[in-house]
Amino acid sequence: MSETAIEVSGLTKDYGGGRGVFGLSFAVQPGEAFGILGPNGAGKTTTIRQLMGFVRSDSGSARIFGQDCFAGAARVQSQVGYLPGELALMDDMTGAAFIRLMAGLRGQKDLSYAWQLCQRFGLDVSQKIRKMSKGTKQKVGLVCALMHRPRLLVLDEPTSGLDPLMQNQLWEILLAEKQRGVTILLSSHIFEEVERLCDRAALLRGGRIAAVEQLGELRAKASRVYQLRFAGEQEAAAFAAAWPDAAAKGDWVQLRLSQGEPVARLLAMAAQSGVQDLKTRQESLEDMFLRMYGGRNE
Ligand SMILES: Nc1ncnc2c1ncn2[C@@H]1O[C@H](COP(=O)(O)OP(=O)(O)OP(=O)(O)O)[C@@H](O)[C@H]1O
Repeated sequence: MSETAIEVSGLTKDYGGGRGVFGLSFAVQPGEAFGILGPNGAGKTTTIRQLMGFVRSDSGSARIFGQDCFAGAARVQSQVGYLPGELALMDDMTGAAFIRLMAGLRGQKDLSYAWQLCQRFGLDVSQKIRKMSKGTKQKVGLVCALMHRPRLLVLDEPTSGLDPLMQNQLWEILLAEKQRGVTILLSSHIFEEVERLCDRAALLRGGRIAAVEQLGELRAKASRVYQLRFAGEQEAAAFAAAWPDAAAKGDWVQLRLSQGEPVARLLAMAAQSGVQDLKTRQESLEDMFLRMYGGRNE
């Protein structure tokens, strides 16, 4: 069996006052795409910085391809394509000079793929970094993370600053990398983007892992959400009181039917109560995480 790509065990970095990350454990297998989800301040960047060997953990361990992330930081960094959450680029350089510098540091001579990536991102590399927008700098960071075709990508909020068109471009590139067998770990606070790429995701909250879920399995368990509009607030409240776990808001009622629960009874009862409008949608991944593991800021 091939070695585990990332292995984190009891990882703790305590910044005091409840800030940091505490007792994190998870493993990412080769070829897997793993998401770290969580609101601002949940500890995503702190986790990733320990994986890259920039921050020394207080306790626990982190290994990448069997190598300790702190003791073997140089070796780990040489094997990983890393996009930091906060990019520190050389302001006086052009994009092209910076990309050449980063390639040189890795001993990478063939830059043809780097220039291809620049084209795909519509990146003007002749511009000085100082004059670049946040999104354009992000593209430089992404090219640097991807250009040597590493077997592991560690990306901290990769779509940050990118417009929707460029976000799509990035997802296409990442999906292709995944298909080539590249292992991907990415952090995000946006559920939809994690869902698009990742096989599994950890939900981080207050520096702790609240859940690790197989996204395919979770998706298969998704309920349907129904929203029904009644003639007035009173009618809505009466309907909500009669249906288990339904919530009324104004003249609307919202409820959920699990898979396999018959819709006929709901429709019959709604018709009897004079329903005026009906909307329905599949429960999103975010809805499911929040339903199962509580609100965003708990
Ligand atoms: N060097 C540091 N010194 C003190 N506290 C820190 C340090 N780095 C991070 N923290 C604190 O640790 C907590 C986790 O921060 P972290 O940046 O890892 O969160 P995040 O999930 O990446 O959030 P965001 O989405 O806002 O980037 C926060 O409360 C933050 O203020």
